[in-house]
Amino acid sequence: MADNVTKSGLMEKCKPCKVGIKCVPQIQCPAHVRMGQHEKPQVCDLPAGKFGFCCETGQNHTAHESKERRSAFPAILPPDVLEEARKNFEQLMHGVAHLQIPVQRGHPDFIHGIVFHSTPKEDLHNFALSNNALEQVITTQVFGQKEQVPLDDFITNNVQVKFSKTPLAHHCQAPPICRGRQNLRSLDGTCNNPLAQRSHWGAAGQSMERLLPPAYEDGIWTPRAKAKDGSPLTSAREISRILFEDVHRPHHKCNQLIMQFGQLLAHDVSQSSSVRLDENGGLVQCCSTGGQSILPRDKQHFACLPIPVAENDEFYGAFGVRCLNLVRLSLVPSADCQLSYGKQRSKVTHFLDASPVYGSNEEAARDLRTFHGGRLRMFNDFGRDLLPLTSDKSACGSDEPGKSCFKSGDGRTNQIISLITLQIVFAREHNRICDVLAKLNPTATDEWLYQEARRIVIAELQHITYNEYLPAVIGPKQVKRFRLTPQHQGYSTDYSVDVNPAITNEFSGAAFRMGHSSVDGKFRIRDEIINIPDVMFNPSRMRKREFFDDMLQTLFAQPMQQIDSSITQGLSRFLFRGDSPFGLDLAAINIQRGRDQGLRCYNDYLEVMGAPKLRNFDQFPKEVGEKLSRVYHSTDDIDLWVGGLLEQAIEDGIVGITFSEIIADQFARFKHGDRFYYEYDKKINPSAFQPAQLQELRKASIARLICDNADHLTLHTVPTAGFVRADFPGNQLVHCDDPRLPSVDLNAWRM
Ligand code: HEM
Ligand SMILES: [Ca+2]
Repeated sequence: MADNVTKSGLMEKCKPCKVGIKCVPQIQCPAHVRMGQHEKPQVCDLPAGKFGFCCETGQNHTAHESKERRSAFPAILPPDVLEEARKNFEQLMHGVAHLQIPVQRGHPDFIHGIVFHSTPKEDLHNFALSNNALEQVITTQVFGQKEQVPLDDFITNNVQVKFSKTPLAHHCQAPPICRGRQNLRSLDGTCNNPLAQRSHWGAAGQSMERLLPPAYEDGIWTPRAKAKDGSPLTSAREISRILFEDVHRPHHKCNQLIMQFGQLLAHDVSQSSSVRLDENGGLVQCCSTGGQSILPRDKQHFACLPIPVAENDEFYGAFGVRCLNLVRLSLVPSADCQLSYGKQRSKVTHFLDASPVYGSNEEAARDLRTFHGGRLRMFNDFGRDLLPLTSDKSACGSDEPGKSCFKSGDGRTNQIISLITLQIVFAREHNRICDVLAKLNPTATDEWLYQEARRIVIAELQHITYNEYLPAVIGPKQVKRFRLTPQHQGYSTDYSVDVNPAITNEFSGAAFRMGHSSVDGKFRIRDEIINIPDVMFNPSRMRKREFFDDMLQTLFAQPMQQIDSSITQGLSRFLFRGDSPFGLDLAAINIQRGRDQGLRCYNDYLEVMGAPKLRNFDQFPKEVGEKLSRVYHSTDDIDLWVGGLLEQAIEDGIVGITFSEIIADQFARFKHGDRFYYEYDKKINPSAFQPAQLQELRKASIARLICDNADHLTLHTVPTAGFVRADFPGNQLVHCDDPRLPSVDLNAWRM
């Protein structure tokens, strides 16, 4: 394989950086710094056989070496560290055995819990994995205390002590072996990078990356709890209720389809999972029954990070709720077998590869196939193809008889009915392509048809994302600056074996959660007004004949809510309420999750981008600044998700500059670090499209995709710019067979 790489020119020889420029690990040199001049990043050598980037930042986030200290660390873990860590770990495990507080089915916490749902077999595996990771993290903590390791040394990966030759080494997972598996995009994302030691990059179950080192109290996993001045951080609920009101501010240009497409993308590239109580997937509960109080520390599970609610909370106060449950994310054992801070796990393939359609592992994918004509299984509802129904009782969080929920490649599909709608569109597209390909190639096998249709669907999804979605979200200038614009013709050569495609904590924990502010609390469908909590995990309306078409038209026509300091109460008070009078607060969850994931404060990310830090609340508009000063002591305490949302949208985009940079960096990883990206040629991508096929794929659009897969009962026309409100000046409503809506001509696939 190494030979192949050299021949294809994928590997660049490492050159030393120019004088005065540092060679730093990728984590300390985010893409927006690397790519300032539109150049490919220059790779350089770091000690211990690692590689880094020449980083021209001048910012203080670049690595500082602490050589003397490092050489003083013992090379092998001392037995007393191992012993103490083992004891601490066993104590934690023993402690949790007594913490069984049943979480009622149908309760919002139960539904939140099953958003991270997995099969019993997966639960068993995940539980063991998460415990292994925990034991490594505890060992790192004990080592840090005993050796008095400075906080910065762990977070900047400066402690190069390994678990080798200790029992904990068994937990380190070697990268998968890929012989004979490199020619096709795998279902679990393994074997994408051609280098053997990087074959796990971006695969399902691998850890998230970071733009900046984590902000943990102990540099390892203890969440940030104190403000810069040492006072306790304000409760995430308090910040949510004071800063994020529900104000109707429709976007002048973008529609709800862009919101819904965004959620599907989010599910394609990221799914964290929370720590479980036991190997059967039992849920951890950190509040007393009914959320009346936070459990005392000694009765709490170690992964508890509950959100306190003030007595005078104008909403939860009325129900006597003083505690919102939140369980910390599970971790992955160290990939390089080195002592390190906790690294969060993502269950799905990090790549943008339509994993919500196909699943993120072989078994899930098989379960979705018919094995005839390449097709995916569907449920035929009086002539209309819907997603197959699931027999899994907990898929919708309740045992209500007659409540049937849908199955897809992603466990979160039933979360909201508009998401199911889009998942049906993609599953139908797969089958539509299979049928056309089978007609063109009558002797083709089921396997060939499945793989070919999958490859085309992924290409269409990627093209729509980079061509239509991203320019609308981060503005065309950012798209260009990060080399994300699809070409008009020919192949792209932007692949680099050195770009890690993994999701970053900053993206999944904050920046891409900007979408939560774009959600409208109501769907207006004909004369009906539907409150969104009523269609969460409750897809029964999908069985109404015209609903699918009507929902699509609503998504086209209804404006997106502006991305700002407003969140619909459907998410901030009634999320997953089911039959309860109140639900969860997603804004508070996002803020608390950021602290769980070790995100640094907003100011640190301003600095990475080369912008000055904010020193004063007066630098915000008056009303916002006043509210901020009520919940934060200093501008250095502002949580990333909060600060990012309060920024003004950039020119021709819908998010502020900080989120646009983090999102651009992430999509740069998905493109430059994915060998199977649709625009690459045979030298990079062994299953590259032929030139004529690639040219056809460039015609894909969200409007065409929906036209090709609607029921055409009530939907006959679509706006040509599919993410733009149908009533926006210049957008044209055209009939589905209008030539202004080009189709991908599959004749290019006649073999
Ligand atoms: C339709 C309404 C939506 C609902 C009900 C919803 C709900 C949720 C929930 C419950 C979580 C898990 C929170 C946690 O425990 O940390 C979550 C995570 C997330 N959401 Fe949403 N969401 C919605 C729309 C969106 C949209 C439109 C986007 C993006 C454009 C988005 C992006 C994300 C991301 C990136 C995550 C983190 C995923 C992970 O890594 O686990 N969501 N959402
Ligand atoms: Ca994926």
